[in-house]
Amino acid sequence: MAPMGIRLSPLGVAVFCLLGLGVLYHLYSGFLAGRFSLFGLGGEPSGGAAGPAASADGGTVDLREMLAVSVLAAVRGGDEVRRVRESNVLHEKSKGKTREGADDKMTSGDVLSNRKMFYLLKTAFPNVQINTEEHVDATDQEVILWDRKIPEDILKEIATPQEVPAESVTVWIDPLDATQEYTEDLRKYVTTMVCVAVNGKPVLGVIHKPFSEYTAWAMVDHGSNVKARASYNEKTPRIVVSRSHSGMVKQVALQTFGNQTTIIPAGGAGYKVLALLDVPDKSQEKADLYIHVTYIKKWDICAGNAILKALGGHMTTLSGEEISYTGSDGIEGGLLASIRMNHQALVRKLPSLEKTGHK
Ligand SMILES: Nc1ncnc2c1ncn2[C@@H]1O[C@H](COP(=O)(O)O)[C@@H](OP(=O)(O)O)[C@H]1O
Ligand SMILES: [Mg+2]
Repeated sequence: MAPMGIRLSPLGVAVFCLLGLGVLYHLYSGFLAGRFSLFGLGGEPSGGAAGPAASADGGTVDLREMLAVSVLAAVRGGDEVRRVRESNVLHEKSKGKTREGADDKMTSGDVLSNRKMFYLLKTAFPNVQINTEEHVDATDQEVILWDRKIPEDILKEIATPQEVPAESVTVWIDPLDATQEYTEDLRKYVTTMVCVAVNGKPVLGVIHKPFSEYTAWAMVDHGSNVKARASYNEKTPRIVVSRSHSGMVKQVALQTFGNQTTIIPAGGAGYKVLALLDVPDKSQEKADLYIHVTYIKKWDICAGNAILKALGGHMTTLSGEEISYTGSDGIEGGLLASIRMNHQALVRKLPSLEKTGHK
């Protein structure tokens, strides 16, 4: 008999205890899962900027190792891109419209490449901020381990580790650049890209072409596996421009450089940067300048910016401003990319975006 004359039924006590245990288990397992996702894989990935900013005690990361993992991620993502394209089952969807009203497309190639690339980088570098074009599904995590091998060509160019604070790093992933062209089966334009920025400055970039298995990489002040061509035509340049997000770019180019100028419409920001370089891939067209006038995102351009910078070239807005690879995803001021040319003189020649109706 319980005090106050209340009688406890043994069954009731058992049910009550079980309920209590259930509540405790639920709370505790949720807590553990939270700890795992925060410290094991660096936070709950969401669309766009996934993962937490590296904490103040995040230590340092070696940029040479980051380059090795970035190359591996671009290649592994590229394998997914190729596999999906060859299966002919793309599951093409629209994520919405661009500001200009074009479909912003996504396919299984984008999603599966993104998953590989994101988790490879996140598992190797849990304390760095990773921004990626596609949504990362936190319920579909994959722990992909890096074997810690740095490829010979990287070791040859970069002899020593390059440590920087983890909290100063922002990684930008484009798991499939030229998605529009991918859906049209225009394979040569497609690339996968990784970029690492330190304090907003692009310091290393990787552009991989999955269908020709060509990879370009470079680290500012340290080396590259790609170089500039011997000469460029500054007077009547061949200008590579967007074929699916062109805006007024042709008019701007012809007005600035004259009617003799050749315009090369092409897909993909990665492809267009490679058009300025000495790339052995036969499917790669060559150009002297890359101009873009509509809005564009940082994962589309950061890797190309880092590579051009490492080779002595420039990528800026049309008014010549450097682009900072932290914070917001987008660039409003258009793009001008050049190498072995007087970049500031080109900027002075170009009309402002206000005059082209893009601002
Ligand atoms: N106005 C715009 N708005 C949004 N994204 C744009 C854009 N212009 C270009 N881009 C993106 O920049 C990349 C290169 O564009 P383009 O091939 O037209 O030069 C493509 O990336 P994705 O294929 O990764 O989406 C494209 O979607
Ligand atoms: Mg892109």
